[in-house]
Amino acid sequence: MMIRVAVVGAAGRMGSTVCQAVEEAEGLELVARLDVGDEITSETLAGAGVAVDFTVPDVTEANVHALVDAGVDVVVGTTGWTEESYGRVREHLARPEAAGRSVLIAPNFALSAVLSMRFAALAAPYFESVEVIELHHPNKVDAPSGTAVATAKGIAAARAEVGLGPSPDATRTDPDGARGAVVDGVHIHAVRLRGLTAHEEVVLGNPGEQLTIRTDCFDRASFMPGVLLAVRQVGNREGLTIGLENLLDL
Ligand SMILES: NC(=O)C1=CN([C@@H]2O[C@H](COP(=O)(O)OP(=O)(O)OC[C@H]3O[C@@H](n4cnc5c(N)ncnc54)[C@H](OP(=O)(O)O)[C@@H]3O)[C@@H](O)[C@H]2O)C=CC1
Ligand SMILES: O=C(O)C1=N[C@H](C(=O)O)C[C@H](O)C1
Repeated sequence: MMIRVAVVGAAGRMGSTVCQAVEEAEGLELVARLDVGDEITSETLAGAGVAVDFTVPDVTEANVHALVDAGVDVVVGTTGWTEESYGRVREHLARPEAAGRSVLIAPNFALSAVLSMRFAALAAPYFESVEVIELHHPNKVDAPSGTAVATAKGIAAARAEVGLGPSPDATRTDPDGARGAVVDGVHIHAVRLRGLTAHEEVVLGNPGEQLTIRTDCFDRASFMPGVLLAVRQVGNREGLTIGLENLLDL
């Protein structure tokens, strides 16, 4: 059966790539391209069954609520989500008028990044020290990246499970924040550099050894198989799903 797809943020770097991928995909039909200034209603969604949101962190949550109200399932790649905003979406999906609707939010749709997050969580209990370095194109509006935040949370949860405390760090003075952001006790460093697309390194250290886990997305084509998989499967799930790994049985 044909899945009719709307893309929100369709003029953006990711949105335009998703439009092209949907147009070229078997069994999918692109029926609406919405961007800034377009209202989200069942009319503007033009009969879509699934909407894909790649917009900006400031607006994505409001878009998701409007899309659910308009009666479509939603796939979200936009970053900026928090436990609180996830909670509000869960609450919305539990209302009777949203029965049968589902939302999938993933900080990263690239297989290399999803595996890299998994490998980092697997390795985390075995190393004294760990830090995350994310590297992106300079047009990115948010830091740290959503992927880095998810990576740090996964690492922190894995360390906590085996009773590991914080990574050793004797820093006493850091007036300019040189030690980076700290998410659940894990330091994240953000690089913005012309020429880059989306990259992340997790460095784990023990006395005398280091493990580096690195993912490099050189092209936005890397995200498309994951986005298309989510578009095809979101309707088979219930409520809110966070992370592409849930569709990959990782
Ligand atoms: N999950 C994943 O695998 C990936 C996630 N991302 C994330 O996706 C998001 C988008 O990234 P990217 O495509 O590079 O960003 P862009 O800035 O290129 O695209 C965002 C688009 O959304 C538009 N927009 C802004 N506000 C609204 C609104 N209210 N309604 C509809 N459209 C709106 C923007 O318009 P205007 O420019 O006029 O404001 C722009 O066209 C980011 O959060 C990024 O981190 C990126 C890559 C992969
Ligand atoms: O803005 C980007 O480009 C990307 N954003 C996502 C993030 O913040 O993690 C995913 C990927 O890193 C590319």
